[in-house]
Amino acid sequence: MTQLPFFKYQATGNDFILLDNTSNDINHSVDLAKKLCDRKFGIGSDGLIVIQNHPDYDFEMVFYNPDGSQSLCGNGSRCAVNFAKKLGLISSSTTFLAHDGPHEASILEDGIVKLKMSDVHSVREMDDGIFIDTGSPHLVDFVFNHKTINVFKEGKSIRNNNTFKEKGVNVNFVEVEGNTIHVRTYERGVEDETLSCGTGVTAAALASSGKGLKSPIAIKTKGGELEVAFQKVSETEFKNIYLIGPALEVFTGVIELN
Ligand SMILES: N[C@@H](CCC[C@H](N)C(=O)O)C(=O)O
Repeated sequence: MTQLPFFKYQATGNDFILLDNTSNDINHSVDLAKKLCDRKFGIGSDGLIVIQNHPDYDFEMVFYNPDGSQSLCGNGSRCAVNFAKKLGLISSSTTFLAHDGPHEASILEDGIVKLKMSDVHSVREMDDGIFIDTGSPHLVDFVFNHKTINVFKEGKSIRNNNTFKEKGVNVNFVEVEGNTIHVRTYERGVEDETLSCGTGVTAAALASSGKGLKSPIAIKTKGGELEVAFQKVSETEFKNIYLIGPALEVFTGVIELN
């Protein structure tokens, strides 16, 4: 039996298991992610994040979905930044490596993390909505009824249709209210609705600029409030994109592995 210490974080209700692998002694894998993220037989979370040293950056964040697939996680990145501070790897600002490349971030007051996202160079109108890759692939579907929509059923059906079947897609249902948007997301890799998705609300905010909303855009999710700020270069190009919101430690523990 091996004893594995873990840390549980949440960022607007998107919850993650964080592991400190700076000593390089954790053999992380698809199987470990599946085991730990399982809500019945494991710790339970929307993803596993492993923090490790990197020669060129303050740290590297390796993210796994509960099914073991990998991508960028916006909310998870904000948790990783606060965790890196706890581990003494950074003070209040950092550049770290994630799945889609390097990211800058800073910790504001009360644990709020401001994360710089990669520039976006393409926005595609598709049959089911607007497609934007914000480090993870997202479809944005504008609706008039975010409260009553069946996110699991509708999201799963779009995620599994022929266009997206191979790689999958995250599906965001977005309702505009002034300069605020309400966002509910079906997440690929979790294969369910999560309380919030960072790359999803970012895609939703950028798509909303096409409806006249101005940066910064306030976001309401089931798990809490976020803000997305950006510079719009053209209808399909955005830079200086920031995702801002809370990321908090919830509990720590030790799990035994065979
Ligand atoms: N919850 C995340 C997104 C995680 C990745 C996504 N499920 C995918 O595989 O595309 C976020 O906060 O961005």
